[in-house]
Amino acid sequence: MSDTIEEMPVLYSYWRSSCSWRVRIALNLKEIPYDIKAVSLIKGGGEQHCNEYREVNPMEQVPSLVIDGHTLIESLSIMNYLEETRPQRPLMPQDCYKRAKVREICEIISSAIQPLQNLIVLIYVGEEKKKEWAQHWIMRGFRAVEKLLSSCAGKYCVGDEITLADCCLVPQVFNARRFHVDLRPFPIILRIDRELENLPAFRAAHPSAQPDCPPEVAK
Ligand SMILES: O=C(O)/C=C\C(=O)CC(=O)CC(=O)O
Repeated sequence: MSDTIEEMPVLYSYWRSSCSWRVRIALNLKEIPYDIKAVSLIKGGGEQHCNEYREVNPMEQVPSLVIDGHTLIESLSIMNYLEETRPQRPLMPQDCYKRAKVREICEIISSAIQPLQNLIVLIYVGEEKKKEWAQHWIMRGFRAVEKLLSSCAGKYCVGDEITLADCCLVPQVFNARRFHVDLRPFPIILRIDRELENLPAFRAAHPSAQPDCPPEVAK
């Protein structure tokens, strides 16, 4: 019997956080079992700001992943760690140009779109302006993503294999709908979202399937 006890990875996650969701998809695709520790971004002004969680994640955000005896933060960095340490079910193409395309899409979503709809940003922008603000930045980013997809998409974002770009796309489409963005100008994004949404790894990662999803939303 082995004397090393493999600890189950722990994902600090919030059901509706698109960044937590990306990592949940990647973990599911790679069939890595994990426990979830829910961090409510709203309860009591946000559990992510408490002293205990700040020790886990100095950015006071989700997700964080405890794995292999390490604590990792920042969703793309976490997904890259998973890709490098768990080669099963690769989420990056072999081809360097295709890898660049995957990174472009991930980066547009993770740095030019999503951070602008983070709760802290929306609170700063204010209740009155937040919907228009979110729509503006999502549409700006989606115009670029749609253009890239017109030359690199196959069945999925880059070719016919699921990549990290797909892990980023699906939660961002959900957020776009949440902010009532008109998605008709983005037919390729919509088609790929439809391809992906019913795959088991994506379904299991969906906010409505999370342990901390409010029952009235989970249905
Ligand atoms: O309203 C809430 O329930 C609080 C926070 C979130 O959903 C998270 C975000 O809106 C940002 C994001 O992950 O894209």
